[in-house]
Amino acid sequence: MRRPRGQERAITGNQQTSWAFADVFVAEDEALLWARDRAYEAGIRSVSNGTGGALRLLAAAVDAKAVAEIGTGTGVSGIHLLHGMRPDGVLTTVDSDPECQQFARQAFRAAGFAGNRARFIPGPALEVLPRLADGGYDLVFCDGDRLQCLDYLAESLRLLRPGGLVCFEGVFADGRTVDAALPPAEVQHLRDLLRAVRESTVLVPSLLPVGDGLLCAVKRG
Ligand SMILES: C[S@@+](CC[C@H](N)C(=O)[O-])C[C@H]1O[C@@H](n2cnc3c(N)ncnc32)[C@H](O)[C@@H]1O
Repeated sequence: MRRPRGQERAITGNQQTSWAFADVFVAEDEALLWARDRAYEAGIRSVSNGTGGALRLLAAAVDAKAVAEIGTGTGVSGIHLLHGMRPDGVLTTVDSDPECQQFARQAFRAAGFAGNRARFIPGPALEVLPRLADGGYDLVFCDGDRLQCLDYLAESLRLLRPGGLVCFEGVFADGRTVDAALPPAEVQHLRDLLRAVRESTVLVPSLLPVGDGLLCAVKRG
């Protein structure tokens, strides 16, 4: 039988078990579990363990000193990012809901991060991001409004230094990005985002199958 190649490769039951194992490979501490509980109560979807682990790894890989996050939530992704960043690194995190950010502030403190490691900016992302410095960030993590993902991409390209990394959470949209014949607007926007990132001449992309899909791309130097 011909060996399967590339896109033809079958996904087996064993692989699903392995992926479930991978998703909990990086253990989460009490502060993360507390932030997850607050997110659950507020009806907010936080990143999975596996996505959190990938964010830590990526922040460490780019030796991140400055990270911008769109969508603080109750702080789950922020704690993972802070764990991967340099010890003197600062996370700038934006959310339109200041109450969520209060939970995130408590969670960061419970996780052992000093107050000066995070800058909380309340407000709509597309009003806040233009105020952040050009080329001032090593990593931009986008987990806000999916309808705005193409605007986040444009802002991220401006905010990132050469060699910096942009990541988008939730690009699988629970399987709808690949499956839905007549997709809702948010899925159509995610498809446009995937195409724009894949076809960009200034980005080196990869789509990581962790959590609900983590689209990552390095801005060429
Ligand atoms: C999926 S949650 C973020 C979860 C968080 N990253 C985590 O893993 O803990 C999305 C967040 O984006 C915020 N949000 C939605 N639309 C926004 C916008 N236009 N500007 C800023 N924040 C927005 C919501 O208030 C919500 O807290």
